[in-house]
Amino acid sequence: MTNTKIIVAGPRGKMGREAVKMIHNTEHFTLVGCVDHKNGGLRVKDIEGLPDTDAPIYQDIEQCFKRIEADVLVDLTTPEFGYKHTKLALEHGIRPVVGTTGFTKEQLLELEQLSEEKELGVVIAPNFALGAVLMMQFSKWAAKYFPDVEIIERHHDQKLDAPSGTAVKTAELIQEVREAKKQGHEEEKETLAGARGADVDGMHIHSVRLPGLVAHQEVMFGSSGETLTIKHDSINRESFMTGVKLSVEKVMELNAFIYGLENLLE
Ligand SMILES: NC(=O)C1=CN([C@@H]2O[C@H](COP(=O)(O)OP(=O)(O)OC[C@H]3O[C@@H](n4cnc5c(N)ncnc54)[C@H](O)[C@@H]3O)[C@@H](O)[C@H]2O)C=CC1
Ligand SMILES: O=C(O)C1=N[C@H](C(=O)O)C[C@H](O)C1
Repeated sequence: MTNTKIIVAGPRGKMGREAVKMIHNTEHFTLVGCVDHKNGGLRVKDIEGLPDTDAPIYQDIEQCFKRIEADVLVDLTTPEFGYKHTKLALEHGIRPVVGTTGFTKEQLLELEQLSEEKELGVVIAPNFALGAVLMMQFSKWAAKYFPDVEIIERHHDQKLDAPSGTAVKTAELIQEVREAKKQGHEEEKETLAGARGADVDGMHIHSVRLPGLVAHQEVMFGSSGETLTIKHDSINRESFMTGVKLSVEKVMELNAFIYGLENLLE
């Protein structure tokens, strides 16, 4: 396999650290640089807990892209910066693999248009864990037969976006097979605002944030005399690395915009 040169944005984060380790341990990947909003001028090996590599750290992403020759940007930052980084990567001819969640529909559309214009592959995956991708696909299938559905996602309390990218993607997949339908009683009223969660075409999403959690989702279906629950748990962040690795490999063969890891699986 040819070697892929990778820049990671957000190397000190919970996901960024795992990604840097995975890249360091993958023979056909080379970490050529990192983008951090601190520690500019240092090397990756200078940061406690990161692998022993000389890859330089830049605070200014444009400087990084100008000075370092790279094939792929892996972005694991925040919704605000992830969007800016993805756009800049495309403008510099670098293929983005984005795990960062919380982008708006308009931002996704804009990135899709830029990817087409530049004829460069982009992978944006709300969830890189294979089990989570299956949970979303099984939920889409189930929604054909069980249109009454509630999504309950649970995450650690440091998460910035709610609902999670996975919950949004799950709702979008279900919308493809389920007609808009108000659930619950016709005259249902919230006596405390937010009690029924977010409303997507009448299906509800509930977001739980607690210390001790990693990333979990249940999609619960109800019908006459039965319920069906499809559940996925990421118990650590290694769970996401198979998907990050696959996305980096695949994005090098792509000239298209991919939203969701399911589109890369056979
Ligand atoms: N697609 C997937 O499978 C997964 C996606 N995520 C998403 O990935 C993102 C990161 O998640 P975590 O690692 O848990 O968050 P985190 O808060 O631990 O890490 C984010 C990192 O980004 C850095 N950062 C912030 N602004 C920056 C900038 N301007 N330039 C460079 N670095 C910057 C922060 O210093 C921090 O180290 C979130 O959007 C989260 O929702 C998280 C887990 C799995
Ligand atoms: O912030 C997280 O942790 C996660 N974010 C992604 C999301 O918003 O769905 C993926 C996973 O749930 C972990």
